[in-house]
Amino acid sequence: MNKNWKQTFDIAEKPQRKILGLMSGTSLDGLDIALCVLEGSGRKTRARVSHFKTVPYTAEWRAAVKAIFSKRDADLQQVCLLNEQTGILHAEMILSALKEWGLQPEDVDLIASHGQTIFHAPRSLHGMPAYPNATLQIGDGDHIAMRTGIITLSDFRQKHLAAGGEGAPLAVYGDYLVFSKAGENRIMLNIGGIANFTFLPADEEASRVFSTDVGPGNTLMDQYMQQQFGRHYDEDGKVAGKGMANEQLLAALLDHSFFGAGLPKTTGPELFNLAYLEAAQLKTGTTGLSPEDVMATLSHFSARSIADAIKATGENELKIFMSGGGMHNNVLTSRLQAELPGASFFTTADLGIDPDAKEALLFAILANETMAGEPQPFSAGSGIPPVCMGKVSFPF
Ligand SMILES: Nc1ncnc2c1ncn2[C@@H]1O[C@H](COP(=O)(O)OP(=O)(O)OP(=O)(O)O)[C@@H](O)[C@H]1O
Ligand SMILES: CC(=O)N[C@H]1[C@@H]2OC[C@@H](O2)[C@@H](O)[C@@H]1O[C@H](C)C(=O)O
Repeated sequence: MNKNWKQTFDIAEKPQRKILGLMSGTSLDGLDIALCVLEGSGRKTRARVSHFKTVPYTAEWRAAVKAIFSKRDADLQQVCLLNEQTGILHAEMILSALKEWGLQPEDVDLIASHGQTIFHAPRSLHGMPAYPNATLQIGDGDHIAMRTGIITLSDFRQKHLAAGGEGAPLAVYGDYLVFSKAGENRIMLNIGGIANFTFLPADEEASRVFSTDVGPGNTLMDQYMQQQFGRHYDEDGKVAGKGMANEQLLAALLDHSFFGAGLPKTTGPELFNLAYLEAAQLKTGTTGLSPEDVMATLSHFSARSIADAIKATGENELKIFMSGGGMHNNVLTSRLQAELPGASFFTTADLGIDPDAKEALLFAILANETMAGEPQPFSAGSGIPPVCMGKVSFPF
């Protein structure tokens, strides 16, 4: 047997695996690296994050990715170059994180790499019935495996598409295995560039579980902050906090077929971008609003769209566990709490998982399932195909 397969087989049989989960999200802020310790698989999975850091991207890399990110007329050569360069960059970031933690590549069993989404095109967004749901992540896993010497699983979303899904959200697979609790209706709410949540019913019935994107988390606020203030994001919601939400603009922002469509659904900055905001401002004659008022309106927009989707679960007694960068924005979270007076709010830290590490942990869980688990029995119409995901890259 080839040595790579033997090693893979041995890792699959281990009672405990150390998996380095990597997530680079739509905010393009940095690479989240979480060293996760996983025991068991399926509903018997026990997961903890032993080391975590976000390695910030350089302004140059961010600018290069932004030039192609969610753009229909992107330069194909740049896409091709960045696919390789991002893989190399992620490998280097991993090696320096391991060094900082006093660890060697041999201390890690596997890498689980999400890569960088550069375009997300479910049918609901591209609108062409002859084409399938599609999504594209760059940062090739072979570079990561060869440079680190660690077996790498990557490109998780393609299997989900192949099985009829939209390629996202994948959070449901990890949330159900690790955070479901009998007797509690839980919402696992991640407020990243795009906001999404998983509903975990109190009866833990897999057929009732679902996961969905709900609209912009931070992406519109971030894009507007970058355009108006040259800052990556509105730290602690300070700018939005100084403004007043405009009801006409808010109503126009909420007036899109995406919000009326049934759950589950996915989206991205391909829809929620500055052109979307400008169209709503033109429609309502609000182009003269102060940047602070626009930010306050965008903050309400994110809160309202998240709250409306959560209300659509029809459950009253909900425990909401937040994660993602948006949970640090007090203006946004206060608004959300005002929109959902019946719910109680927590973060995944209350469940022992650093909220900033949660998505990186998800990919470690997905890799763990591919190595040692079996597909879960989600219901046929839930948009959650019963699949194991990820492609394998060997170090030699
Ligand atoms: N202190 C803070 N105050 C306000 N906003 C913050 C703060 N810290 C982080 N954020 C927001 O969180 C964003 C990053 O969130 P996160 O890393 O969860 O997104 P992501 O993983 O890139 O997105 P996605 O989950 O959609 O792929 C920042 O761009 C910013 O908008
Ligand atoms: C295509 C893509 O990268 N989607 C991301 C994005 O960021 C948040 C939201 O949109 C979610 O659908 C997904 O990521 C998480 C990790 C998921 O698949 O669950």
